[in-house]
Amino acid sequence: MLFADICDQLATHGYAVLHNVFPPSMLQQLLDGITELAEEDFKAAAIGRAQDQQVVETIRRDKICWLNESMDFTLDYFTWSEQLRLAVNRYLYLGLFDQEAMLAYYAPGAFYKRHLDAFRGQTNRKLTSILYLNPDWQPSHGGELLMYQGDETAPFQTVEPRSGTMVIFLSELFPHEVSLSHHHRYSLTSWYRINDGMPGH
Ligand SMILES: O=C(O)CCC(=O)C(=O)O
Ligand SMILES: [Fe+2]
Repeated sequence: MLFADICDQLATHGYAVLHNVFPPSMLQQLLDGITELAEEDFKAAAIGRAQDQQVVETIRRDKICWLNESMDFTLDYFTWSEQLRLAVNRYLYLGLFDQEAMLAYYAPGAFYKRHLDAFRGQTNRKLTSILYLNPDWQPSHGGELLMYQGDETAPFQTVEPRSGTMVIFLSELFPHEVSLSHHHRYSLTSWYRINDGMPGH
């Protein structure tokens, strides 16, 4: 799919669910990289911002590892996501100036309760993308991403975390959750940020 098509979907719906936009070689590179990471590269994910951060196991149980371009296996991913950032800026004028990228590992029994990635006016996260990296995913593994509109209790989208599926959405618009995962589950999330000029973000 072309970046212009992705931008069209974002402009119309505020989100896009993409299948198989990445070459298998790129997914393999990421999977190989993940297997190289050691357990101590991951830390328990926290909620809240800056000094208010805390680990709350009733809300989220994933473990995370921040990614950067000095990790060789991320190169193609960062090349692709940089193209996405530039396309979104060109077509949607979002003014995204960089991204932060994080690998999340959900062990069997892990989940992440309903939340927003960004609260209007309180953060510089504008766009979220999540790429799934689970080649042997089966429906019985659970761990779906459930996406909601506003306060609605029923999800309008249920996304299976299969390798190569990517979800992109405007961070302030869609509450979402990760349902209980019964299997090892990996996702690579990028948050694309605007420069709001406020320190400490
Ligand atoms: O892994 C996923 O499907 C989503 C994770 C998530 O919502 C987050 O880390 O903010
Ligand atoms: Fe999230």
